Amino acid sequence: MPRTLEGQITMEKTPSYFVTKEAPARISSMCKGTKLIVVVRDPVTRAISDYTQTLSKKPDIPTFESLTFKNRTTGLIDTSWSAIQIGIYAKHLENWLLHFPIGQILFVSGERLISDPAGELGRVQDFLGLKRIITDKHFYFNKTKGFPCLKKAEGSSKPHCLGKTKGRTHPDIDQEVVQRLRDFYRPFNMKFYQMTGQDFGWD
Ligand SMILES: Nc1ncnc2c1ncn2[C@@H]1O[C@H](COP(=O)(O)OS(=O)(=O)O)[C@@H](OP(=O)(O)O)[C@H]1O
Repeated sequence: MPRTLEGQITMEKTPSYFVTKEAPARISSMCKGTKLIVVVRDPVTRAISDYTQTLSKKPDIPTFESLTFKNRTTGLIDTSWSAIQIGIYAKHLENWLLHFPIGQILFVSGERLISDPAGELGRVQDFLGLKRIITDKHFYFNKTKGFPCLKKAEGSSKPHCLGKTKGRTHPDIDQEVVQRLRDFYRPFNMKFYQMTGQDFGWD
């Protein structure tokens, strides 16, 4: 990490930290005051999004439905499949709480980041002790993209949406499989709501 001067904040983004066993101890030993921000979304949609991303790079992989189960007849879910495993947020969070107090972690709702980006970024700015500089007036809803975009990108006067790899169309998944996954995640989601004190409304 680069040196941080007075009045500066150093930020780093690596999605896999949240699910990496060694990460909390390593980050804590580097700087135990580090503030942590985790963006979470409905684990079922997250799993489908994850699969969609892999499919775009490897079009020959098996279907989502077949990868979901260890045994489709018994309905046993393959929790070793990373797309499924990553969404068990309560388990990953337990590992972080061994090294960080819960107040040092901000949980951002992936759903609200889309429906109310300024509101969610307001929470981020408060958490970081920053003035609320980014507000509603920085965003507009781009109908073609189907997502909020920035009215002006940094250092430019032009609007800016996230790239083609963000906001891909997901394949249709068998609704029975989706329901089975909803049932699977429910207890873990409830535990996660309890641990964070936030109801993300995924059920
Ligand atoms: N404003 C805006 N524009 C486009 N996309 C948005 C936006 N806000 C949130 N999202 C959601 O971000 C999802 C992609 O982010 P990831 O976390 O998968 O990115 S990363 O590759 O892990 O960095 C991406 O998931 P998919 O829809 O599955 O592609 C989006 O739903």
